[in-house]
Amino acid sequence: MAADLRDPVRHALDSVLEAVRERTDGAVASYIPELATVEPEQLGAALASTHGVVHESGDADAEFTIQSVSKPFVFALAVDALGLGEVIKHVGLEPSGEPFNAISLEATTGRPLNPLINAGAIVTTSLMRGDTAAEKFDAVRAGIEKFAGRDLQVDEEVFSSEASTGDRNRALAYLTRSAGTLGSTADVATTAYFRQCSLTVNARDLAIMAATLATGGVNPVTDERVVSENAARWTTAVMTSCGMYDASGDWLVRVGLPAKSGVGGGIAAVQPGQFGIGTFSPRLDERGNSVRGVATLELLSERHGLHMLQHHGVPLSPIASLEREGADTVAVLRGEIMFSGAEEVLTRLAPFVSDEACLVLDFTGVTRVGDGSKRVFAAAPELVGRAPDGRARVAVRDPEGVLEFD
Ligand SMILES: NC(=O)CC[C@H](N)C(=O)O
Repeated sequence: MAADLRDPVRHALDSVLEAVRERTDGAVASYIPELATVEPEQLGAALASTHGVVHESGDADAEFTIQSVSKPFVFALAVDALGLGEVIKHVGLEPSGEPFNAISLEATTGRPLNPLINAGAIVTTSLMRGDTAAEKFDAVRAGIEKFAGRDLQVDEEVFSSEASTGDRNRALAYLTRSAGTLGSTADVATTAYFRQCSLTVNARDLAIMAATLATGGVNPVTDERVVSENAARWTTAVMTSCGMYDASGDWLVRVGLPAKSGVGGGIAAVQPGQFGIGTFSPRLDERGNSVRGVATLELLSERHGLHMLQHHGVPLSPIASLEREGADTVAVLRGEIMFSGAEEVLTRLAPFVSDEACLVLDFTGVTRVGDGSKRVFAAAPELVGRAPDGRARVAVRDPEGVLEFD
């Protein structure tokens, strides 16, 4: 068989899984009795790129219940449908520093502190479209299926097990209901929430779901837009501050990938603009995060420099060359120009602006200009005005329209 260039990525995943396989500490969740019956040795990981290729390793196809990994995706659906302003009337955006099932309600407003602890997730689910639990769950399921790019089933055993032992979650629902932040009755919200947590997925699904956030809301495998770019960014931000519960601060320093864990053993992690990773291994640490999943992401991040705040060095200058065209100076620009690139172009070229000649900004070789930078460039010719003889001091050459807004 011909060598496959995709193998090095799979090899990186294989090698990390081999390294973390020796971790046999932790225990499968048992507070939901049905979860205690899973095979604890399972271990899988998948990485989905923002161009839609999925690399898998180990038990990447093994199914498990999504549990709390569903929470950020339902938050994304809620803010996409209702807007951030409406959703935050019901649930806050502050890390709680407390366990997932804590009674963390803001003293003054009664809002749960954030949408990724149970109280906040139950409220978020209650805001979904529909009146009944079935309608709300249908909206949740349809949305999560778009994130995963395939149909998903409910594990009915886990659902019944969770529903019959879910009194703490019911208590959270009643508390938020009495505080006026729940969007439905307690029963509707918890029934929809228990079904949401019982949806079955695999590590591959979680990778694609996370990659959908990484691309700004478009599923890179199906090419379908699932949520708006704003909704994807807000969600990734909440995952950064609250995704790993009371381990979120430690996680941000060590791993540096916005992520969400679930007591089914799954973790979904996002590297904005680059990829999503899904991991699965059922044994959990005392905070309810998969032991080997955490170890996998830690090692991957460390070996391959995946921390979102990793310093990649100062980017290549966007000014490729300066050329003369008669009396005029043409600045040949290149690559992707984000805010700091725009700042560099305008600052370094400022001395070339004069009454005698025109400074031409040539965007022909530029592949992309960030929206924020477009505004900076668009203002330039007008800000510098015209020379006394009426000639433009600065002109823009943009045959591909990279400065246009979508
Ligand atoms: N951390 C989790 O995955 C918790 C989800 C679980 N369904 C619960 O509500 O208890």
